[in-house]
Amino acid sequence: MPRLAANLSFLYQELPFEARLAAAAQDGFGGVEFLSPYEWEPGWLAEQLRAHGLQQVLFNAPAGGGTLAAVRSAWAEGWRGTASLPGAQRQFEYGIELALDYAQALGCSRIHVMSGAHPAQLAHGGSLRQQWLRRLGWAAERAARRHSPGAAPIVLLIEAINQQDMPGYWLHTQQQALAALQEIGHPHLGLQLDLYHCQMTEGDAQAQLLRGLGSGLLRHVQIAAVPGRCEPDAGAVDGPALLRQLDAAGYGGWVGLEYRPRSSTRAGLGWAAPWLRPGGSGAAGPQP
Ligand SMILES: O=C(O)C(=O)[C@H](O)CO
Ligand SMILES: [Mg+2]
Repeated sequence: MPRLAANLSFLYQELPFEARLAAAAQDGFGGVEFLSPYEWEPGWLAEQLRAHGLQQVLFNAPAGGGTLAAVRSAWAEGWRGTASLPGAQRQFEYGIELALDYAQALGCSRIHVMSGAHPAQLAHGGSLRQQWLRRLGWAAERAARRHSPGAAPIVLLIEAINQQDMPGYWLHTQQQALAALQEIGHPHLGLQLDLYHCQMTEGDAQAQLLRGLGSGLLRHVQIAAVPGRCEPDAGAVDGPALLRQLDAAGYGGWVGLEYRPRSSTRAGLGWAAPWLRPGGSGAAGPQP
């Protein structure tokens, strides 16, 4: 049965950050994900997660930067990952090591490594692809070296993002993602399938989900409606049907709710009720 994670960069925006964790636990989520943990001390975050019985299931490697201060301002400055950006080797390496530090401190085994956005004229360069693959391979090796006995292996994930929402974003199709993962062939790399982006770019999210499951590379799923990126209870992305499909395929991993609620987060959770813990109060315990 898939487990639902609240994406706190999208859900509970009506609350301050600390209160989002409490609300997610109360609403029956066992896990949370969010874009950037780097605004907070890892020890403080770990304590918050523990206090609310929540698992950190995913966060992003820095969108840009090269120092902690630069990492913290990178998203607002327009950075969208560095993995394929020319001239960003230092920022990429710094970001991966920082993300691995946070993953270890938070007991989190999935990190989304964004590929970067390019001006249109660069978007199909073969040398960019080679650079992207090399950096992903290097990062996977760094993740492998951080393995500690008893902890789940840290896996770095790549996700195709639609270019309407993120113009020039390098990785935008499932084909690109799967081909890269197969070519590198590293156990510390995997696929993050965001059904919203997938439907926006390629259509037929259900077929792409089957393809992702069949690849053996699927490590995380995210979901939102098309159109609107709100609750997937109407429109082309049928949330309950897709969760049932994951269940039927034996997927026991996490599905991040990465959408902007139409009104309050809690009022929009009805569609997800069968997959949330009745009565809430957080996860029973840590799971990989
Ligand atoms: O936009 C998304 O879908 C993501 O998952 C990124 O991590 C953040 O933009
Ligand atoms: Mg996503």
